Amino acid sequence: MPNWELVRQDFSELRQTMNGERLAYLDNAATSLKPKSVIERLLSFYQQENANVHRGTYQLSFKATEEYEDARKVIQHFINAAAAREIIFTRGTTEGINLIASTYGEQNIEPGDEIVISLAEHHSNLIPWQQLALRKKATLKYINLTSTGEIDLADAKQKITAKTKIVAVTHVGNVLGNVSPIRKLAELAHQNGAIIVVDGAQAVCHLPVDVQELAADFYAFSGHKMLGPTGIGVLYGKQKLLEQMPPYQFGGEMIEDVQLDNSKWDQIPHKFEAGTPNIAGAIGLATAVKYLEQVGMAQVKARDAELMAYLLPKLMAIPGVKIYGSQNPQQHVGVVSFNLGTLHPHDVATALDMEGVAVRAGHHCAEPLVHSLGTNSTVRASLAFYNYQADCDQLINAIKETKEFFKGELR
Ligand SMILES: Cc1ncc(COP(=O)(O)O)c(CNc2co[nH]c2=O)c1O
Repeated sequence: MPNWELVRQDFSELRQTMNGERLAYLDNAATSLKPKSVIERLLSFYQQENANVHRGTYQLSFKATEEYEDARKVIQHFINAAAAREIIFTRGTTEGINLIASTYGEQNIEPGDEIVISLAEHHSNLIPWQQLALRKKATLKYINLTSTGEIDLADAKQKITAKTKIVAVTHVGNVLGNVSPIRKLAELAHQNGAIIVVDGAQAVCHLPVDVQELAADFYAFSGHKMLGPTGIGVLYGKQKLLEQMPPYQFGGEMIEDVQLDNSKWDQIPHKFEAGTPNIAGAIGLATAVKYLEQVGMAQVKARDAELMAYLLPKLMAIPGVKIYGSQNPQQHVGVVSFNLGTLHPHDVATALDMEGVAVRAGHHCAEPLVHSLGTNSTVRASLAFYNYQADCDQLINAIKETKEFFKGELR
């Protein structure tokens, strides 16, 4: 088991104070912190290795190209993709899902077809499908959730039919933290001739991900949520699907031959990587993956569970705290959303910030889900393996102080 105190020392951002208090960073679902190794790798690339990739005819460019393509292989092995060419570098989860909707979706959705998503989706895995359905006069259907926030498989079996062309679901929810039964949903999709798109944004930094085991046709995630830099993400796609899809964007890098009246496209993955890619971002992301592999994803998963098992009962024990979703810590991977009586979540988050505790307040870009919980917004604390029990205690104490501060208003 890693020495978690030593692990924390890799994250310099944790060593600062905020409003005179030690920083307890509990907004990891929004973006993760970056270990020293990632920051140093970005610096060394720009100091020593920076050159454009694929077209240069000099050593620096060959080296940059080798590093960029090696990063692709690192990601391939991290999620157990069958081939490196199935790894497309994007800006993040949002772009990856939009890429599928704009290519595979435009190519395959016809009037009357059905697209099935869940009520737990982040807007990035909801609006692309909603707008595609509107453009194509197709039908968008939502799989209901159980009372504890899990995907209702019985409802999924009703909603996924022979009319279904695309199923798109989150692997881990960013509001309630439930893990979706991806393999079972993939089987339902495939039995009905549909594909499954998985939003992995909140999973890749908490769980071991095996896209072949999940039977995912596409799997999208963001580097910045898994210790990597912003502006880099990954779209995994099955080779046979990627090869049949038209390009997402047009320009340099993605062509084989350009004539005056038409052009031929490069092979995958470069067909989907128009223009100069985020070279440093990809290399930084690969460094983040190597860090996670050094800690161990099984150890990360266990640490997340240990911290949530410590935090949730203490949260539930505070009179006036309403927990959304399950009351079982094992159902909360990384995140717990709550409210404090009738206080506005923004007021609560501001008060917590005064105590050095960084959490998120709002609808978390999941408005249909949050509204289905009977509220417009929540406070959300989200953990990572580099947090520790003292962060949880600081949150609990800050909530109690917030209750005391607002006691005249608290009902
Ligand atoms: C489940 C899920 N899908 C997609 C996205 C979009 O990722 P991006 O393209 O990197 O922005 C997020 C970001 N979630 C959040 C961003 O800030 N707070 C959040 O909960 C997410 O949580």
